[in-house]
Amino acid sequence: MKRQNYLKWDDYFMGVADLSSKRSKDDTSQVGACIVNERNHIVGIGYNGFPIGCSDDELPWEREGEFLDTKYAYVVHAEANAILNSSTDLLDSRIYVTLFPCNECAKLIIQSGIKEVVYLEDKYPDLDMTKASKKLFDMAKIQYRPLKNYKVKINHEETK
Ligand SMILES: O=c1[nH]c(=O)n([C@H]2C[C@H](O)[C@@H](COP(=O)(O)O)O2)cc1CO
Ligand SMILES: [Zn+2]
Repeated sequence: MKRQNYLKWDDYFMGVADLSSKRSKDDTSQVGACIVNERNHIVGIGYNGFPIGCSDDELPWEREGEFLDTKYAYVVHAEANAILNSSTDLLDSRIYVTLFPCNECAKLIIQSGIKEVVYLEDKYPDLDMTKASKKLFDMAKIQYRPLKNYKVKINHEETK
């Protein structure tokens, strides 16, 4: 008999995004992204981190203070890393992200040809960046939907 409780595609790919987020050194928001093509092949993975060659020991992970003393000046977003790490055309692919994309990532998502965004958490719905993302997605006819009942949850900190 066919096993009933197998991992569904959405949970599988969000699980990969979730796992990737655990690589993040950001103490506040660990974000993971996984891009999947129409054949359900993973074509890009990323998490939020500083650019290659830019040391975590020299750059700040602070949220507040002078712009140059905060992470916002330097961090590459998970979605941007996933897009940049991909080795193929992303036309008609979908992206699984643990956090709703900001407006800068929304621009990259649209321009790369991704057609659907599946997210776990919409942590900052009232911020202008999130409103701008939704406006761009709506205009560009990019579907976005929350993944409900995600149960995989990678708890690596509890298992150490
Ligand atoms: O779309 C996104 N993708 C992404 O990777 N991030 C990252 C950048 C930062 O390292 C962190 C956000 O930090 P904070 O929640 O402290 O503002 O999440 C943030 C967003 C939007 O919030
Ligand atoms: Zn972003």
